[in-house]
Amino acid sequence: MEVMRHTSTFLRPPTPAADGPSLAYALVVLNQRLPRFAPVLWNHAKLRIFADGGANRVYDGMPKFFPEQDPSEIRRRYKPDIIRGDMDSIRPEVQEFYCNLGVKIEDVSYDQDTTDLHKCIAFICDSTPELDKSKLCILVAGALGGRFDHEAGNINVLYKFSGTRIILLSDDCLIQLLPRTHSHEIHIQSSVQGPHCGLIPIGAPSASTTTTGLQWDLTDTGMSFGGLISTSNIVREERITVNSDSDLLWTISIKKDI
Ligand SMILES: Nc1ncnc2c1ncn2[C@@H]1O[C@H](COP(=O)(O)OP(=O)(O)OP(=O)(O)O)[C@@H](O)[C@H]1O
Ligand SMILES: Cc1ncc(C[n+]2csc(CCO)c2C)c(N)n1
Repeated sequence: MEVMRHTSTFLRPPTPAADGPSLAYALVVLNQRLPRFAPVLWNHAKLRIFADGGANRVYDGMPKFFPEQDPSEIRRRYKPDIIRGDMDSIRPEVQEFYCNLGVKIEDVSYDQDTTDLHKCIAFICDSTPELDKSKLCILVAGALGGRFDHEAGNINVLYKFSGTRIILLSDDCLIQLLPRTHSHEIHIQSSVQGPHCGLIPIGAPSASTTTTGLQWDLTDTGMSFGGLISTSNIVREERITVNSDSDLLWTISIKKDI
């Protein structure tokens, strides 16, 4: 089975050597408090999208990371490529500010069956040539730690777009899908993440999962809700491997001091 490799170099300031030619990042900002490392994510991204009320969060929150600088200068610096959603949460003055900067604002409120995050991911996938899809990685800021229906909707997007690398982020942790179609090698950036981690069979039970590099490794172990799921596990090695017959969510804590 083909190996899929994962690293979280996007949590550290970009250096030409670290990102290399391997992945092209896009950033989606949701309507939740900006993670403290949002400027670092921004600098990694080649495409930046605000999901509806996510625009308010950047407008209000980015200047607070740079208290010595002029807020409107910061707002102009952190200008998105597009704002997309059903536009019922973006404040009128925020919409006007970005509109005056020439930002495209796309009202897709005719669709009340998919979330704003779904609409943003669909936009990124549609605008990425097929050839570049395997190199695309979408970072989603503010996806966790709020309303549970929104969190579940955000996780569902990982499953709906399971062929695309998508990483949900909060201040405290990240979540990504490990598709059963691959075996997985996760490289831990121990200066910015860990040691707490989990492997969660949220979409369907797993009859057999095998890992290496964890304190409580699984060896051809079954996992299901109502039975065993791996929470409060600890990364023990720099390289973790995961093989499973089922799609799993991988989650790892993010260090408080980054
Ligand atoms: N409390 C939250 N927790 C997690 N994700 C959130 C939360 N609030 C918003 N989001 C994410 O940000 C996106 C944009 O948020 P926004 O508030 O603009 O959506 P919305 O469609 O107006 O939500 P609703 O009408 O259900 O309150 C949502 O699609 C969701 O992915
Ligand atoms: C069964 C079902 N439940 C909820 C909604 C509502 N809904 C889901 S996504 C969305 C857009 C939010 O920006 C809205 C309103 C629906 N359509 N179908």
